[in-house]
Amino acid sequence: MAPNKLNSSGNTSMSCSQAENGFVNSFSLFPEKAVQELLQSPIQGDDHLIEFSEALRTVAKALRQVAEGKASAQAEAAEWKRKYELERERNLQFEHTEKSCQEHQAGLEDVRSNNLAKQPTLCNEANGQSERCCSRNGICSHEVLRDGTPDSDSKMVKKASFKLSWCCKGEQSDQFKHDIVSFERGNITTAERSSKQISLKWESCPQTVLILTKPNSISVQILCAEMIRWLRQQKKLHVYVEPRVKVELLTESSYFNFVETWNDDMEILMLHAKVDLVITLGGDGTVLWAASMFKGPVPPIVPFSLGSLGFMTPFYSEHYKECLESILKGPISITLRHRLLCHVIRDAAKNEYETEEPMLVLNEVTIDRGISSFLTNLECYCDNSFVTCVQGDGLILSTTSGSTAYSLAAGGSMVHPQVPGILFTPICPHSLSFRPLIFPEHVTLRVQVPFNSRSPAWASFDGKDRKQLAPGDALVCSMAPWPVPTACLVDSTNDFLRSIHEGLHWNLRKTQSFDGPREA
Ligand SMILES: NC(=O)c1ccc[n+]([C@@H]2O[C@H](COP(=O)([O-])OP(=O)(O)OC[C@H]3O[C@@H](n4cnc5c(N)ncnc54)[C@H](O)[C@@H]3O)[C@@H](O)[C@H]2O)c1
Ligand SMILES: Nc1ncnc2c1ncn2[C@@H]1O[C@H](COP(=O)(O)OP(=O)(O)OP(=O)(O)O)[C@@H](O)[C@H]1O
Repeated sequence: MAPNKLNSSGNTSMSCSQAENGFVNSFSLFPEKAVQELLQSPIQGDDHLIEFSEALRTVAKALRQVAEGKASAQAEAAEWKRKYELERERNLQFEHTEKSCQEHQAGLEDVRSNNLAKQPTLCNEANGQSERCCSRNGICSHEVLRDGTPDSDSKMVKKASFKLSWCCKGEQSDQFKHDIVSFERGNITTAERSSKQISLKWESCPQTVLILTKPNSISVQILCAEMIRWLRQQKKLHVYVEPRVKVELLTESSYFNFVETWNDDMEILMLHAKVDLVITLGGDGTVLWAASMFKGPVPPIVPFSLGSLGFMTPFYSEHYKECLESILKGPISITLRHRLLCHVIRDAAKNEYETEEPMLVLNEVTIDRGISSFLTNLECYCDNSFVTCVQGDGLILSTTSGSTAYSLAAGGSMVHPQVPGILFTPICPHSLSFRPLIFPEHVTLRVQVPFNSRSPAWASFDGKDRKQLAPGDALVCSMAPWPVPTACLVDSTNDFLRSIHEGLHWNLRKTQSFDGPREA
């Protein structure tokens, strides 16, 4: 397994740590700083010296490559560790579920003949058959045993399944027909486009909704209570809210007893398996909050606008009944918003298992100077190729959804959210020639605080969770495998253009009058 392989190399390199060691602390016997000093010392025109300096250059390059290899290996190891922990957690959950199923089964043996219909086994309702399915082999996405609540009476609620299709000129093509490039008799043609409007069609009815709300807003609280009543009474849906919201609802009325919530972070990790749809009531910040709750797959999000700007919140709260009617019926046009997976790699870590939990961002990760008055000095690499050294206030690595947020304010281009790419936008670079870049989706970017940096840097994730990056630390960032599906009011393009017109007044200018000089 990769982590074991990496473990030995990681430990070896880390054991000979030296702070003053140019780029990386792995090879203290031949510090790069010394190599650099030698390179900088004047050469007297002697052939041997020139040859020697060439050799040193080669060694310096090799050292840099080793350092780069180590950072990406650490990122990979951290990812394996995360996957392992998720898997373990799932297995534990299933063991627990299976045990309760068996206990339940045993208890029900006696009454089986009297009341088979009420028997709470996990069943495959799609086939119209009752069938045990709590296997150890992995998560069964359509069947989830709900915890007993006063209202649910230990019934199972199937997670609604759906199908995604990529629409093309009024047609809908199956998601697996994805021939982007075809080759025929030595000719290369692009048969399909990679990003088309995506349509989500429910295969079974959604039954469970999670409502997330912006805190401290009376109008949001009122709408939330009204929406829950409607969802329950008219649509017979199960509703989850955050613990804070459940307390607010119960203060209002004991009617809301049926509303479900969770007790700890472990339960949040399993939410994606129970929830068919997430509704957000707030601004863009609430959509970011919703995305941050799902560390893996994310259910479709329906964002209602109750903020001031709302680039990602196309639905009007006044029309929530009509909107939700149509969403619950489907099909829904959705924007699959890519996220970035960010690993902080500490130079001081004893081994790769000490690497911190990865962070997922929907907008961007920012590496800035924090409260320091010094310029940040950030070495940037793309798939191990040197990109540049950022000297300025910092750097933003943004998704295309985030292109209209901080990156825009720092001079980055606005990019349609369905374009897969990573924006590389400097913040106030102290250079006349530093233009923002956009990288393709498949690259891994690494931002390293050099050992000779005058100050630490600070990373923040969608504007939250600031982490200090000391000299030698690095941030490794790549496209995450779990996008955020957000429902569109019309479609991805219409919603995007409307948000930049209405939100930013993009290119708003009085039209020049017809009345005036003409070209001869
Ligand atoms: N100078 C800046 O423009 C600046 C500075 C700091 C943070 N931000 C942005 O704020 C975001 C956090 O948002 P928040 O609501 O939690 O904080 P917040 O309450 O401080 O609001 C930040 C503003 O950014 C807007 N915004 C957020 N995501 C957007 C997007 N994808 N497209 C267009 N506008 C967007 C919000 O609507 C809000 O008006 C960060 O991810 C960052 O992009 C921007
Ligand atoms: N459920 C939540 N729990 C905790 N914090 C939240 C939650 N939803 C949103 N927030 C935080 O509240 C802040 C404001 O949220 P949001 O952007 O949605 O509202 P807003 O500021 O009124 O909208 P706008 O930015 O459009 O004016 C954000 O920082 C966001 O992270």
